[in-house]
Amino acid sequence: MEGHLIPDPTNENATILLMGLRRSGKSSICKVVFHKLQPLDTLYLESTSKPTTENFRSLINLSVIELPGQLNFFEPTYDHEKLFKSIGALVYIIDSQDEYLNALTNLSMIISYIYKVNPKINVEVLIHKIDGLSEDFRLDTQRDIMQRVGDELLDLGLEGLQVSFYLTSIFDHSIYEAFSRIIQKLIYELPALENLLDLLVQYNKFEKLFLFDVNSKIYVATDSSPVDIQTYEACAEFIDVTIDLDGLYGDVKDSDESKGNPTKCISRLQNGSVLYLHQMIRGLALVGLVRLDNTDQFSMEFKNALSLIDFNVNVFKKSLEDMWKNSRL
Ligand SMILES: Nc1nc2c(ncn2[C@@H]2O[C@H](COP(=O)(O)OP(=O)(O)OP(=O)(O)O)[C@@H](O)[C@H]2O)c(=O)[nH]1
Repeated sequence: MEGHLIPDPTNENATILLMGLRRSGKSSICKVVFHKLQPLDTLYLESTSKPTTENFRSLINLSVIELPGQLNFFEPTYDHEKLFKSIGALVYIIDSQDEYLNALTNLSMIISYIYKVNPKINVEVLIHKIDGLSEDFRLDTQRDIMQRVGDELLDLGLEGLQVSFYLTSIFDHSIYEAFSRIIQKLIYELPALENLLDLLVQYNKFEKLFLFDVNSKIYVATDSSPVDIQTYEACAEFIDVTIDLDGLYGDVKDSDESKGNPTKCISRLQNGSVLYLHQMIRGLALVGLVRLDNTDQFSMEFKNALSLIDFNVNVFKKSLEDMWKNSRL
């Protein structure tokens, strides 16, 4: 079970450790996000009894390690120190529909230990299963958990440690949004990517742009404007439509992109905006919403605007290829 401390430009692997009490939802999250399991089918998942590691290839290579809730990882036979030293992010899952005080005690015990061996780690807390809570109760629960964790860190003298909180459920897009933000923190090149995306937005009338991992629908980068969940949903669903239309899935998976033409797809929405998709490197696709007002899609004006976008997106793709080639030598 080896990984690397992240971000580190010389390493290609990022390791995420999923922890939480039994039945908090660790396996379900993994299966839904990375294996496309339907959320309702997680009802039949068996309890995990051994640590599991899964590897995914995306913009960065990602290892996701799940430690079962029942495991006492502080017992002497388990080499937890080596494990904790090697990870980039600890994702701790709290079942918000259950009594969570035990989970918070468990979390602070883990944090106090992990901080000693890996002080640079990102601690990410998922306040999970929020689909069962009312809107008001979600915010109250979040406030309460943040307050208690903050107090605990203060008591431990760890107030400098970065802990982020996310409200999540496998029944909506919140889990993808959370994982997108968690994984982005592990990408060393993120600021450069965001700058390039901002330039594309600026020069091509894009309203929003995402660099998506096609398999998981996690976005590994986006431009600096705020993410609106409806735009995210429209773009994520457009990937599925494109896959259905022309077998993008196979192409993207196999491609080391130099072979053949990349997949491209556009779709005009009723409000005049256009959804735009262009296949990138390493199983990624650039997907965005672009406003091309008052132009008939068969007009010369529309075609010219699209050609310009294609040209600029190809420049972006080339920059991405160069960036990855150079940084992974
Ligand atoms: N309502 C709701 N239920 C969820 C959600 N995520 C997971 N569950 C349910 O929670 C239960 C436990 O999920 P698991 O993924 O098996 O939990 P685990 O943390 O892997 O459990 P162990 O393997 O025992 O450590 C399952 O019945 C899931 O269907 C969610 O977002 N909302």
